[in-house]
Amino acid sequence: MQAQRRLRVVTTRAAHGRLIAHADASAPLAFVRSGDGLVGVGEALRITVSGPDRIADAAAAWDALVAAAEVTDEVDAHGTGLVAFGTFAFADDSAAESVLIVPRIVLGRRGDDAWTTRIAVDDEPLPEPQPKREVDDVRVALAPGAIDPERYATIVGSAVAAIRAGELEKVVLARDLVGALPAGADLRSALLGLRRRYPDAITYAVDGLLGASPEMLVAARDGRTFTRVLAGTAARGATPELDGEAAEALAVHPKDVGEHRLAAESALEALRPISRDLATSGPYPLRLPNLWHLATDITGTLEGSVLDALAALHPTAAVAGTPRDVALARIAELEGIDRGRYAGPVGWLDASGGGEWAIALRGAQVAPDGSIRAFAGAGIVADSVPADELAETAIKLRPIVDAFGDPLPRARCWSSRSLVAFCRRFRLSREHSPQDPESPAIRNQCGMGRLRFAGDQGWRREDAPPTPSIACNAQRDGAARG
Ligand SMILES: C=C(O[C@H]1C=CC=C(C(=O)O)[C@@H]1O)C(=O)O
Repeated sequence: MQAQRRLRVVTTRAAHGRLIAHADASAPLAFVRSGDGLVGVGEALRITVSGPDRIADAAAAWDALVAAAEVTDEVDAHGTGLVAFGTFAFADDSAAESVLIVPRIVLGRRGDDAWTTRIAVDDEPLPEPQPKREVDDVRVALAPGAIDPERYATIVGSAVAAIRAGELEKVVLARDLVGALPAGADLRSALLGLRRRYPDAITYAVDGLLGASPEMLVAARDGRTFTRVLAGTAARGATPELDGEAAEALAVHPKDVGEHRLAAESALEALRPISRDLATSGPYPLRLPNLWHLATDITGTLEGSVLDALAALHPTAAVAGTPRDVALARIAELEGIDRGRYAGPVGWLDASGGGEWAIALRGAQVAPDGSIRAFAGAGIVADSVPADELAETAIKLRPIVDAFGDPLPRARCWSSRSLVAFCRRFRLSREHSPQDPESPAIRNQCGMGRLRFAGDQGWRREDAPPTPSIACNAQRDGAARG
């Protein structure tokens, strides 16, 4: 048996600029929301687990590490002292490793508190923070993977048939996109792009898994927990009026309300045995930059650690289905590929049993050789329509497609030549119709809104009557800059 490693941990006050820019370029560790959160640099130690007991096994190894650690903490805030970042595979039989990673350095910020934690193993000296490196702008287009749009529509149809036959109530089916980066590419540009476009989502990165999740599986601090359950989705409306109508319709739509109820009930049922004072608020429409979700917030008092809550909650009906076991078997059969860490818990934990864990959605796994796999799914119920679910997954894939395709748009206004080059790069052409959910929209850099290719009408603003080539006109006229 390996001897227990002894960690020395020192947290001191500090001041940081943008947290994510401090992360390792090719192996970023991050859990940041609205400017607050943690970024890890380097790796002091890694706990690797797998199988059905992966969360419990990680908890046991973490407890042993905590018991042997010497911690000096002059800040004493949520996220100071000894912390580890973690990601767990979705399925019990996944080939993907689940890991807890203790960084060498942690930079943290919460409100007015900002700190640096330095971590040394055994008798090593405490590490010194390094100056941050310029972020390289990395770009890659993602293409359909093992479950292409056609196959996705087919498996959604099969799931609807199984649900109507009474085999189960709900199943969440996902599809994938793939791409390739050079090995060792700077992943921070994708992270910065996600943070900039989705500042209220949780920008996460652990062991090559990165994304911007809107769904907090559990946040635990001093025994109090917060869980946000999301299920039920609608596209944003093109005008404020249409947007309001979309949110109102979502809140009463029987399919979405039913789908949401199953997800919220599954979370409550999982939390009940380990919580006191459970209280819910919702469902309510939660606005994200690219879509509306139905949300329910659950608070409670936890008996145990944040990992106990994860073990109880994962996988909720927001990412698996109801009944859970039947849904998991259907997912394995219909998707037919390993989800890896997609839809598993991703987050961080501390020495007192607290931490914050999101569901790994709206993201991708980047392997050490640079290959990328992104997933997005949708909850399927009896009256789901395959084309609608396919369109929903296209909207959910947009954050990660944009993060890799156009991470940090620098030009404030594109020339018509660069717009044409962009269209070529993403294979946007007159073959793409606005009905095609695979056709990405172009964000106009001239502040004129989102453009979509509208067949014979050319590029048009989503919220305006047909106006061919508006981006090129705006550039020529020098109009609407900024
Ligand atoms: C499974 C995903 O989203 C879940 C979370 C919010 C809304 C969902 C829905 O409306 O289907 C899904 O349950 C995903 O983004 O891949």
